Amino acid sequence: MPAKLSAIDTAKFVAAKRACEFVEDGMRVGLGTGSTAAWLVRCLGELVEDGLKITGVPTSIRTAELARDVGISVTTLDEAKWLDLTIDGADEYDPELNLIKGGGGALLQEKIVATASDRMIVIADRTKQVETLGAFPLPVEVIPFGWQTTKALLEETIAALDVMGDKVTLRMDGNAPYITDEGNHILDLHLGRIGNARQMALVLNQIPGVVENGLFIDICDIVVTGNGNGRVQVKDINNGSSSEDVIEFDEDENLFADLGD
Ligand SMILES: O=C[C@H](O)[C@H](O)[C@H](O)COP(=O)(O)O
Repeated sequence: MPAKLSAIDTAKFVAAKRACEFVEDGMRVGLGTGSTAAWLVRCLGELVEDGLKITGVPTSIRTAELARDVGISVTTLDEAKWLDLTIDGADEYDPELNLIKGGGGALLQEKIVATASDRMIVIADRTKQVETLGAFPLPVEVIPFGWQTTKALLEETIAALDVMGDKVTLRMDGNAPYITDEGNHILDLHLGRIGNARQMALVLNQIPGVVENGLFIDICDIVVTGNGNGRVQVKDINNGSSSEDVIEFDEDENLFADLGD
């Protein structure tokens, strides 16, 4: 008998379940990465089992494996070419729905996939909502060659920008540097507060060795925020609308609880 969901998992689950309402038969859907996106993939898997026909474009090896496990037909972005919708988690979102992503190391594929979609929907629990981005360390994907030089250049660059902190750390996986699905490293920028996220996103990508940064500016259209009590808020930045629902779910849906991420 699976354990009852924690409040945080309930929040992620109801956000994912609400976001599934945007998915229609025949859509090509970008599938995000991370613990919240994993709920989405499981929920979509249930709908596929009930007859929904979609093609998923995963943003990581992990998501591709989970999507296949739950019966979603997956393809590559190059095959799909353009997507109707991408649904993904985030590490932070601000009132303009600008994001920090990449806490799980998948920012590069996530940004490419989201940018190749008509709409991007972020699913999140309330802890991801911030007034100003930057408390969550900003991930920057860099190529392994000369990464220490890239780190020094990043330190120099951020010192000249409107931020609170300036520490840059190499993300580790045990005793070795973390390796992304694209074979790169991640440098995490501990900025505290990013005064001008738009400027930062542009400037970081000018540094040789930087492949991409985790700031998603003007990419996200809708945020679905879940709460531990089953309530969800849907905010659409394009039409300024905001609505609230309660997601009813059967305790039996806790069948997902032991899947983890
Ligand atoms: O690289 C990972 C992604 O950007 C995730 O979507 C992000 O880190 C949020 O992950 P989670 O839903 O596990 O908090």
